[in-house]
Amino acid sequence: MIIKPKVRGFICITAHPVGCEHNVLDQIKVTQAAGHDAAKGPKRVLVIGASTGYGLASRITAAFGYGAATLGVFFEKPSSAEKTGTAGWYNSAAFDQAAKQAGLIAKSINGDAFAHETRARAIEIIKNEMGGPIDLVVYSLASPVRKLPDTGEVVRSALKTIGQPFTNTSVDTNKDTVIEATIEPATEQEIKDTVTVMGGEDWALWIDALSAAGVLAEHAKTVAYSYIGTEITWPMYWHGTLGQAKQHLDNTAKQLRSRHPGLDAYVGVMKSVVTQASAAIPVIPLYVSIAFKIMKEKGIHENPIEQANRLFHDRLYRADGKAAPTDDEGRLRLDDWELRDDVQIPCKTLWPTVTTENLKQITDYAGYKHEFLQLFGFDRADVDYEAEVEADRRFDCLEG
Ligand SMILES: NC(=O)c1ccc[n+]([C@@H]2O[C@H](COP(=O)([O-])OP(=O)(O)OC[C@H]3O[C@@H](n4cnc5c(N)ncnc54)[C@H](O)[C@@H]3O)[C@@H](O)[C@H]2O)c1
Repeated sequence: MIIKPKVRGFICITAHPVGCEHNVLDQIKVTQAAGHDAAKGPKRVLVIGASTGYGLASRITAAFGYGAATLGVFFEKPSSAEKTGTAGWYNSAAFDQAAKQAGLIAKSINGDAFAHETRARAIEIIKNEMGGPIDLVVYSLASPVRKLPDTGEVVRSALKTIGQPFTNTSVDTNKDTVIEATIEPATEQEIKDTVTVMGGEDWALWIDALSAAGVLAEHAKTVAYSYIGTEITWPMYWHGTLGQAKQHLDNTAKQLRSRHPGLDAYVGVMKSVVTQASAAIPVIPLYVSIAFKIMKEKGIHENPIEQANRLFHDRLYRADGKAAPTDDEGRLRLDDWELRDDVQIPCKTLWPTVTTENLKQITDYAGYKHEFLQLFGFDRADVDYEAEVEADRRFDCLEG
């Protein structure tokens, strides 16, 4: 099959297996070049949301930086001979192949991480196939919907402000034009539902279940990813519905620390990057295009793989053996470079001057578009997109 991108709104409904494989191999190379000390790192790692974005980068860092056995949980559409799979499916297939070639244990579950059954399956795999208890749990889910595990009720999140509508410059990524976007305030129910989907409840269910089953190592660590951002995006993110969910995550980390003595439970505040999840958030694509431009000029640009490598190397598994430095709330701050004044002040200055005409000159919108397509395995110079390719990729993956 010849596979071309088909972009619909903020998603691409096709993915290229060879491009995705190259993306994974690139991330492995970055990790291997980072010079991690395998003896200091995790041995057995569970990554929830392991197939794309920050979760995939964390899995690659654990496996190829530290030689860890990994169990990845994700929710992806498998490929068939007639239809492409999702990018996360192809990424996971490529990861599985590379890990096995490197002699690493790699187990995967394709299923709903919010379901008790998926947790039970993961626990079985840890008991029987991981060679011991888990010493790191990375929680990296991004989902617009959660089926509650006890009742089966389906709850949806809302990407909205709280209190006031918020109008700001944004970019229409389909038309490549700068627009005014207004984001409406959420109802009380929408706020509550967003916290239910993207807050810490499910993270806690995972940790409690792993602990109760005796498959969590005594001095294990866990990190759940968060975003705070800056004044530019606060009205719609940190002060909006998603911010409420992320504050719930902060409280959950505190509860987990007190409920599980010996467990290092962290929220990891990461920088803004191009992922399938962030592409869906209004205003973020324009903010990212501006911030990337400035961070690239300063030589401090990072993608998820560089962020994950820095998280492991400089925070969670420090060479000096010291505890990870945190902010006052106990969070790990990997957004430190993005929040520097010499990044944020130029961002604020540039923001009001962006128009459709100068979008590509004064921001890194071209870089944003490239990275978006690359998420799905497209727009890579080293892949022949005119060539026939086998769309179906199979690997050792338990279907949940
Ligand atoms: N993208 C950013 O700019 C950014 C910045 C800071 C923090 N974060 C946070 O990082 C985390 C991961 O986001 P991302 O941007 O890497 O997203 P992503 O869309 O790339 O990845 C989401 C992952 O969750 C999995 N998933 C979704 N629903 C699932 C379900 N029901 N069961 C099992 N797996 C499921 C997907 O398969 C995928 O592996 C989120 O908490 C997000 O808020 C993202």
